[in-house]
Amino acid sequence: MAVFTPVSLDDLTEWMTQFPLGKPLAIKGISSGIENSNFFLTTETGEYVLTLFEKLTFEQLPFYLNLMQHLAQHDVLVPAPIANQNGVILHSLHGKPASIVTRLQGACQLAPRPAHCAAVGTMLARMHLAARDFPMHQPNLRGLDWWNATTPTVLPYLSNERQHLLRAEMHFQEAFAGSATYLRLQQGPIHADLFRDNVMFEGERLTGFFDFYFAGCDTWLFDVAVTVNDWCIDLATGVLDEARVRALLEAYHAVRPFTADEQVAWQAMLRAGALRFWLSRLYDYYLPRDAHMLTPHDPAHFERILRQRIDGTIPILF
Ligand SMILES: Nc1ncnc2c1ncn2[C@@H]1O[C@H](COP(=O)(O)OP(=O)(O)O)[C@@H](O)[C@H]1O
Ligand SMILES: N[C@@H](CCOP(=O)(O)O)C(=O)O
Repeated sequence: MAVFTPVSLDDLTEWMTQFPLGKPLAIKGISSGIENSNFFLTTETGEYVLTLFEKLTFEQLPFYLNLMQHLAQHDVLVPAPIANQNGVILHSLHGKPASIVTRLQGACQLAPRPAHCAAVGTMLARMHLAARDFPMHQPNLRGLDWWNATTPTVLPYLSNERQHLLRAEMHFQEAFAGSATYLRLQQGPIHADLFRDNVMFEGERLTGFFDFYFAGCDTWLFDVAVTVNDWCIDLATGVLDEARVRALLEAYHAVRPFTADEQVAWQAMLRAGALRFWLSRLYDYYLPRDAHMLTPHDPAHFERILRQRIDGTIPILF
């Protein structure tokens, strides 16, 4: 996996003249992607990433690319889409939607320490604040409506005990989403999938967030919960690691203070963040759509996390 649509330097010679990037010098396919065809691209002016989108359409992409551009222009560390001479950031190559973005330096940190979590908390809060005046709107397409649509499709594959857990949690989350506390939570564009494999570091210095293709408008606290559920846990058990949780939350709070409503909603939101990925992993496991699902992520990991967030100790938000 996975360059689905090959691109050569020859393909780029004419196409690249629309960009202020100089001549293309080298192109190298990135093997680790699973959705799109990604390439490291070296030109006379620097290092970039070229993406040919294999599933997302010309209609769907402007929200994500414009959000990245908006964030980059507000000094949030994300790949900046490169505009051509007409100011356009979404292009076409080999009949597929395509973009060039700046290359983030470094590598993902899959075994984060508190310092990494603090850097993520700071940048996440800066991202939420910077996106407040982003003018486009798209709901979180993996939010409550999607959970409601997906639950009946996966239920037949589950044991009675898991069916009970899923039904009960959906019931709980429906009530939570209708509560006065929930409706007062601050909302805006969120990343919604800020896992360890979507952030780059050089040492302890965060160099950027990427993979914005689950982004949408939802509560800021949901973004924090999704992030904590991946960055601040013991991977074997799903139990929250106090030092990393504190580092991430305190760093976030120092930039964008949490509210009393968010404190009340915190445990329910950690449950929501776990449910969202339990459901998507169940769906991908039992109803695989394509080749990459031959090695689907393990749904049991998020089932464990969900049970932990229901029954385990939850560190206070601030
Ligand atoms: N802007 C970027 N800067 C540096 N590396 C990137 C950038 N975008 C993607 N990558 C690299 O490409 C890999 C695949 O990207 P990803 O967005 O996960 O692909 P896909 O959407 O196909 O799953 C990432 O793991 C990362 O190593
Ligand atoms: N983070 C999700 C999977 C989302 O896929 P991505 O590779 O695009 O980040 C999970 O772990 O279930």
